Amino acid sequence: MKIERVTNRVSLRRTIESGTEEQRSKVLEIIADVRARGDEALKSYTEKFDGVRLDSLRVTDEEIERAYQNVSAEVLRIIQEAAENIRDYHERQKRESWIMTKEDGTMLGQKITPLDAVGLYVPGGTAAYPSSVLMNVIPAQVAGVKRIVITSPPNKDGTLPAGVLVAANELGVKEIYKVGGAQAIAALAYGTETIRPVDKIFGPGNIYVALAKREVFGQVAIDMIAGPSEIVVLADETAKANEIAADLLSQAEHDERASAILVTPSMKLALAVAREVEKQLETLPRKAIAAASLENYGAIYVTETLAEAVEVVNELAPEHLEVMTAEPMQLLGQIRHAGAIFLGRFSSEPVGDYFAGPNHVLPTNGTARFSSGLSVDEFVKKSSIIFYSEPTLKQNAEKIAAFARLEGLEAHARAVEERFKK
Ligand SMILES: NC(=O)c1ccc[n+]([C@@H]2O[C@H](COP(=O)([O-])OP(=O)(O)OC[C@H]3O[C@@H](n4cnc5c(N)ncnc54)[C@H](O)[C@@H]3O)[C@@H](O)[C@H]2O)c1
Ligand SMILES: N[C@H](CO)Cc1c[nH]c[nH+]1
Ligand SMILES: [Zn+2]
Repeated sequence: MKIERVTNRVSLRRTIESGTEEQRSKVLEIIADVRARGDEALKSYTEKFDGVRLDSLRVTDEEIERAYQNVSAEVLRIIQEAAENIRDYHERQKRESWIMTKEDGTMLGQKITPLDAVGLYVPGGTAAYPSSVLMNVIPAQVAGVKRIVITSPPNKDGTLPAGVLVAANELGVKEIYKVGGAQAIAALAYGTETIRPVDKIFGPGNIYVALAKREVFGQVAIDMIAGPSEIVVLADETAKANEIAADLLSQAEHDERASAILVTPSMKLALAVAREVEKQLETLPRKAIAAASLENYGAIYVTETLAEAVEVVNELAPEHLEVMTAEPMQLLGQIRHAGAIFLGRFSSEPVGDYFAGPNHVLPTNGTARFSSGLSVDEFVKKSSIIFYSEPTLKQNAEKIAAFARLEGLEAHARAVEERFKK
């Protein structure tokens, strides 16, 4: 890994992929075709891109039963325990509707209503994560969403990954379709004969999925356009090089575009981590991906002081931050921008990816400066509640009418005055 001395601020911000002209027009064409031909278009794109002709798009009970045969009892228990932790954590985020009454009888409040229907896109390939099924479905259920739909591209034999089906079934999600890419997003947004439309689409995917999500935004809501994984480790000389190296590699193995960075005031630690990374990389099954990620987006930044290292971290605003210093808790107050903060050497990043409870769908590309990880809030909407009594409206009618006339909106003013005409 490259070691750089930094005295000034560093920026990890990357531009969000906008795709080529050809990819954009292809996505528009696919969306239009799905709107025109419905299921038939879904089946023909699945044949073209995923290499399988399906008679039926919906996953059957038999397919789910078969999936259980490919997941050991031990792994099943682990999925169940992780799900419990995730549910516990998200239950605390749940907001209740509220109403307050003023002395004059005015009632004001907020009514929290879950979305009626949401769609979760689960990407195909090696990036089909059962953990992401838990991280998206559980907050939706805690929010009270009634209809949760999953779509994912099928393998060449027409199946979906066993782990994904088992995770979904454990949570009681039964509406699962074998459709991927832009066609899946179009189906979720506009509906087909088989797939009824949803109100909001969640989940990551490749450039076709990302472009399609951007295109259907407005017809439905979307969560975010998630970028590749990122980890920043903030460490002092007390940290262990082998543990830091292992944690950096845990995110580098996700994607060639993933980013893993160490920020430290200790040159000794920097050199030791660089050596450890090379050593541990050798035996990783996904060595090629991790090596490319480290080559293009990995770095070790050495600062003069720990305080300066904290400033660099805030500038990077990473998706995941690990604090491996003598007193990690004491730095918490100074960390302003990070999607998730892992404190101390026993809070390795994968603890959060799979098990602890907080959501692993987090802001990337420096967007932790202004946004947060996925939460129950993303699955509800809030309606304001207003009740005025006759005396209260009478007392304020003139003020409201005057404000309306300031904006040149006479009908607004008269609407209020109409009630008190003699
Ligand atoms: N940020 C996260 O948390 C996270 C998690 C998991 C995966 N991911 C990302 O998801 C992506 C997974 O990509 P993937 O491709 O393996 O699966 P995918 O499910 O995103 O895309 C597969 C679909 O892409 C469509 N497609 C492929 N080639 C096409 C073409 N030439 N024209 C039109 N459509 C085409 C097909 O319909 C296919 O079904 C990766 O980019 C990965 O980084 C991100
Ligand atoms: N680290 C990923 C989000 O950046 C989430 C994940 C899923 N499985 C393993 N990791
Ligand atoms: Zn991960």
